[in-house]
Amino acid sequence: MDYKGKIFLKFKTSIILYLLLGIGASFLNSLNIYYFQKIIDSVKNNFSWNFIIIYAVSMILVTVFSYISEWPKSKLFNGLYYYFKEEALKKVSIIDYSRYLKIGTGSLLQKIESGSVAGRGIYFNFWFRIIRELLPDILFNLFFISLINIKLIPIILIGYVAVFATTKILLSFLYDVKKDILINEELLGGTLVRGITELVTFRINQRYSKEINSYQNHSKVVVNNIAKMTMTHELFFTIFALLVSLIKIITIVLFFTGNFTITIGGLVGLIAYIDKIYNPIAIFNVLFVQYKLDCVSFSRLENFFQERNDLSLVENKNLLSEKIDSIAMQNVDVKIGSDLVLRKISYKFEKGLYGIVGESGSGKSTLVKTLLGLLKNSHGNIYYNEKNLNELNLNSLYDKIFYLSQDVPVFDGTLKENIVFDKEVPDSTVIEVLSKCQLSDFYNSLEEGLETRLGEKGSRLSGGEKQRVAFARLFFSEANVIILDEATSAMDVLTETNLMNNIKDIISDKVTLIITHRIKNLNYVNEILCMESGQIKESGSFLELTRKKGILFKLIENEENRESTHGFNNNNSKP
Ligand SMILES: Nc1ncnc2c1ncn2[C@@H]1O[C@H](COP(=O)(O)OP(=O)(O)OP(=O)(O)O)[C@@H](O)[C@H]1O
Repeated sequence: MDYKGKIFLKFKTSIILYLLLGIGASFLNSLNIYYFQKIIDSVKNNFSWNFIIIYAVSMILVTVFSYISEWPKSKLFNGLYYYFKEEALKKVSIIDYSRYLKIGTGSLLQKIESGSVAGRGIYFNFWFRIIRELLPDILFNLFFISLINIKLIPIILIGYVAVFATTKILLSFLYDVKKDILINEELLGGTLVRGITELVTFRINQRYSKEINSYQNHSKVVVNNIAKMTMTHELFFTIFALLVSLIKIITIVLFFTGNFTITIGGLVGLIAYIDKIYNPIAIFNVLFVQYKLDCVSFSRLENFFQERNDLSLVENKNLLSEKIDSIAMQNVDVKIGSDLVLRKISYKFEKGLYGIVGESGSGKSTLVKTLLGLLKNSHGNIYYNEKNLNELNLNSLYDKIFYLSQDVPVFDGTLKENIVFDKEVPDSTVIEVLSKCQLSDFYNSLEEGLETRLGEKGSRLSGGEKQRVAFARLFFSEANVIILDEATSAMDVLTETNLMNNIKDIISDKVTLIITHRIKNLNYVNEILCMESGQIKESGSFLELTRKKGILFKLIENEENRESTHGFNNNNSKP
C-alpha cells in the first residue's frame, strides 16, 4: 500500500503550507544574515536604509512564518498519528478472521500504538524536516556564502565531510542503545497491560511479585540506557560544537593572515553562516538514527496492513436480499492453521430449532463461525438458500443473522444502547422486553434506569444479567437466522427455562441454532446434532437420540454425573 500518496492526498493543504513556510523561513534566515553583513559594511561606505528595511522585514517575516507554521504543524503532528490508527481500525473491519486470531489482540494493540508513533516519526520528524528545514538551510546558506566569496565553498564542503564522518561513528552506537530501549519499553508495556487486565487471575495465583520483578528489571535497563543515550547525545553535540568552533577559528585565522580577501561584514556573516550551515548535517545524523528505528516499528504495522482481507466483505458483490429459509452444508472441511477442525460436514438447516451439542473442543463454535463466514471452509460448499456463502457479500448476510457468542456480550454503553443500538424505540417497549428477559428486578434496582452505563465489558452486571441484556436485542432484531452459542450458560436453569419460553415464538419460525452444554432439557428443539472430533456423528429428535443410547445419551449421563458430583442436586440429598 502506498502511504506516501495516501498521506499526501489526505493532508495536501497542511503539507504544502508546512513545507513552503519552512522553506520560506529558511530562505529568510539566510537572507537576514546576508543583509546584516551588508549593513556592517555600509556603515564604513555609504549607509543604506534599504538594507535595514530588508533586514527588518526578513526578521519579522521569519517570526510570522514560524507562528503560521504552528497551524499545519499541529494538524500534521496529531493528524498523522490518528490517521494510522484509523487505517488500523479500517483494516480490522475487513481482515480475514483467522489472521486476526493468529495475531492476537494484545500484540495487535501494541503494533498499532508503536506503529502509529513511528509512522508519524518517519513522515513528520524525518521527511518533512529534511524538505522544509535541512535541505533549504544547506542550499540557501551555501548560496549566500558563495555571494560573499565563492572560493569558500570547497572549504565548507570539506568541513561537511569531516562533520558527517565524525558524527556518524558516534551515532552507530546511539542506534544500538536506542534499539535496546525500544525493545525493553515494549516489554514494559506488555507487562503493565497484562498486570492491569488480569487482576483476578494474577492475584489469586500470586503472580504479581513475579510480574513486578520482571517490570523492575526491564525498567532498570530502560532507565540506564536512556542515561547512556543522553550522554551519547551530549557527547555528540559537544564534539560537533568543537568542530564548528575549529572551523570558525581557521576561517578567522585565514582572514587575518590575508589568505583570502573579505570585508569585515563578510567575515561576520560568514561566521554566522558557519554556525548554521553544519547544523543540518548533525541534525540529519540524529534524525536518521530515529528514522531507522521508526522504520522497524512501522514495518510491523505495515505487515498488519498487508494481512489478507476477508474478500467476502470487500469484493463479493452477490447480495442476499431475500429471507433465509435454509442453510445447507455439503462436505465441508475447515482448517485452523494446519489443523483440520471440521471434517466432511453435510447438513441442511431449515426453519425450526436445532440443538448443537458435543464435548468441549468437538467443533461446535467452529461450525457456527464457519456458517457466519468468519472462518473459511477449505473444502465443500455452504449455501444460504441457493446462494454459495463464499460468493456472497457478508454484510448483506449479517443483516439477516442474529448471533450471540459465548464471549462477553455487552459493551460499555447505556442499558438502552446495549439493547436497541441506534434504533428509535420507546422506553416503555424496552422495559417490557426487559421483563420478558427476566430482568425486571434488575431494572428496578437501577437509579438511572435505561440510561445506566453498564461499564467496561458490562462490569457492573453479573454473568447471567449480561447474557439476558444481550438476549433482549433479539426482540428488536429482524434477522431470520438466530445463532445462540452458549448464550445462556451463566443463567440458572429456571431463568433459562423462563427466558426460552418467552422467546420461543420469536425463534421457532426462523432457522435457529442453539449450542449448549445443558442437554437434558433440550427436548424443545426439533433436531439435535451431536458433534465429536469435528464431525456430526449423530442427528435426530431428542426422543430418537435418547432411545438410541448413542452420543446424546452419553452426554446426558455425563451432565447428570457432573451435577451430582458438584452437588447441584443438593435438594435430592436433603433428608
Ligand atoms: N483460534 C484457534 N486456533 C487454533 N485452534 C483453535 C482455535 N479455535 C479453536 N481451535 C480448536 O478447534 C477445535 C474446536 O474448537 P471449538 O471452539 O469449535 O470447540 P467447541 O466444541 O465450541 O468447544 P467448547 O464447548 O469448549 O466451546 C478445538 O480443538 C480447538 O482447540
